[in-house]
Order: sequence, then structure tokens, then C-alpha cells
Amino acid sequence: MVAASPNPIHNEKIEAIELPIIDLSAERSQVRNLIVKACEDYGFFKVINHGVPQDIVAKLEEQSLSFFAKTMAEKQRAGPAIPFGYGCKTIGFTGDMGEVEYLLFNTNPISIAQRSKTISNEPTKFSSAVSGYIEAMKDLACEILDLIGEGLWVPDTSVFSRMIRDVENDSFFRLNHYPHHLNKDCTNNINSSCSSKVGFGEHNDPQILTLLRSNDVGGLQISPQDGLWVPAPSDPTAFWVNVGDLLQAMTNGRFVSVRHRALNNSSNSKSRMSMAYFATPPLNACINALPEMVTPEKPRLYKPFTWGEYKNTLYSLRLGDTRLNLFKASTNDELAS
Ligand SMILES: C=C1C[C@]23C[C@@]1(O)CC[C@H]2[C@@]12CC[C@H](O)[C@@](C)(C(=O)O1)[C@H]2[C@@H]3C(=O)O
Ligand SMILES: O=C(O)CCC(=O)C(=O)O
Ligand SMILES: [Fe+2]
Repeated sequence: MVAASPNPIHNEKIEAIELPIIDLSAERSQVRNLIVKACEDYGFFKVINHGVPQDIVAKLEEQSLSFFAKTMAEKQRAGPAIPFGYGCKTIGFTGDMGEVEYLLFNTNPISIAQRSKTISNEPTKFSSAVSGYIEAMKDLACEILDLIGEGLWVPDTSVFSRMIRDVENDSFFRLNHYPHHLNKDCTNNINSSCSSKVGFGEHNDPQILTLLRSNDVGGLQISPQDGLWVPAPSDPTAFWVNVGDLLQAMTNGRFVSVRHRALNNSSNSKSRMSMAYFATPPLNACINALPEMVTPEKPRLYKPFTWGEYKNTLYSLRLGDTRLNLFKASTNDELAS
């Protein structure tokens, strides 16, 4: 652990805590216990020796960089992101902004192939790079979710991964680019307060699990408690795994949906690029605490809801809102459980 230092943005505390690193090639019973502990402690951990072939990542990185290097007019042919496509600075529909540009996809291969026509002059190449990466992420997410099922000792260990393998799954995929030249007002002023601007504002991911990979430019931070930010150093060979709101609800609050953000450090000469896969159930999937997670000492925290209901709510809210609170069970629900 390193001494805390003030954050240049809002005088928040930044602390370099060592975050859990999980070697997926280690012995299975050990791996599943470490994953459960990391999900309880931080809702966040890094996986190494994950088995995702490097060429799948490299192909997508190359295709993405060539898209983001295009002129704004060319990029805007793929927009606006309502809800999918190219977006620049605006995030969602309720006025959130960040120093970021991005491509947001639904992970259905047909929809990716269709959208790729507005993104690339070689749409087949682009779409196969995106779909290949998504397939690899889906396999990795399901492997981690099966380990979680085993680590929690629930009778049906595929209870989480089955939702993601379902043909109707509603998973998302996002390519984020944090170009330093977006910070026009910061040029020639390295001491200015905007040397670190918010790229993607603080939020919780709403889904089950997120797998995040970035190039070698840092910026990702998690907030294990109010006012404290912990940097998650970049490691292009690994993936950061985030617990999302739905997994917090299904584990009845045993796992924590991690609050996080990405800074755009304008002093970098290189831009940050990240790839985020959001493992998501079908719209009609019922999200309810697993019976094994509910006890008289730990009554049901949230009412049951579908992902479709949750998704409608989240699109009407701001990025930083904590939506799960709106689904809290009433005392009567708790007594009935
Ligand atoms: C402001 C918003 C953007 C977001 C939808 C929302 O209304 C609230 C949640 C946001 C978020 C955060 C995690 C993911 O990046 C994302 C794709 C998601 O599922 O929820 C984004 C949404 C988005 O950019 O559309
Ligand atoms: O780009 C990053 O490192 C984080 C992005 C993120 O949190 C998101 O896309 O939901
Ligand atoms: Fe996120």
C-alpha cells in the first residue's frame, strides 16, 4: 500500500491499493475461492493466464485504432449512439458528458455486421474482428461465472452463465477511445487543473459482469468507498473483471457492484483505448436473489425484477445514479421471504 495523495480533480483521496490478481491457470478449487473473495471485497479483480489468444485482441485493436483515427465527419457516419453506434463526448440520453469517444454495440453478430458497413471500408474484416473478440469474451465470462457458481456452493453452478449463453442474451460491447487532443482547452498548459479530466464518469455497470481490457495507457480507477479512488493499472495482457448490479442483486448484496471511472490524462502522448464486454441476460430474465443467499439474518434486499425493467429504468437515469436502490425490497417483502 502506498500513501494517499490528493486527486488533482476534486481533492479526492487516491490510494494505490493492491487489487486482487487471479491466475486462472491455478488449481480450480483455489481459483474459485479467490474469485468469490475478490467479488465480496471489491467487486473487482484482474485475471491473468486467461487463455484468450493474443491475435484476437490484436486484430480488434488494429481495427479500432484505424476507426478512431478517421476524421470526425467519417466517424459520425456510424452515429449517433441511440442506443448503439458512434458517440463523442455525450454518454447516454440524460446529459452526461466525458472526454471520450466510443462505439457501442449490441453483441448480435447480424447487428454487428450491419453496423460495420457504416464503420469501416472493409466491413467484413471489422465485423469479424469484433465478433471474434466478443465470442472469446463470452467464453471467458461464462468460465468466470461458473467458477463463481462453484465458489458460492449453489446447487446449480451454471445459474449465472446460462443467462449469458442464452441465445436471447442482451450483452453489450463497447470500444472507448480517450484522445488527449479532445482536451483542447488544456493544450500548452501542463499545470492546468485539467491535466486529468474525467473521460468516463463514475458509475456502476448495470449488468452481471464486465470484462475490460485496455492498451498500456492508464486511467481506470475504482472507488471501494466514498471519496476514495484506487487506480487499476493498465495491463494489455490481462482483463479487469467488474461485478455489475445484477450480480449484486442475485447474491443478495454478498458481491458488490463496483463503482468506477476512467480518467483522460491529457498529459499522455498516447491515447487510452479500452474494450468492454458487458455480460447481460435476456430482457425477460428474472433477477432475484438465489434462495441460498437469503437467510433470516440476511433477508432479501431487492425485489425481483426483469433485466428489461432494469434497462428501462437505467436509460432514464444519469450515469452516476445508483439504480439498484430503486429496487430495494420493502420490510413486508423481507418478512415474506
Ligand atoms: C447515462 C447512461 C449511459 C449508460 C446508460 C445510462 O443511462 C446509465 C448507465 C450507462 C452505462 C454504464 C455502463 C456501460 O458503459 C453502458 C453501456 C451500460 O450498460 O450502462 C452505459 C450506458 C450507455 O452508454 O448507453
Ligand atoms: O474505459 C474504461 O477503462 C472504463 C469504461 C467503462 O467503465 C465502461 O465503458 O462502462
Ligand atoms: Fe463501466
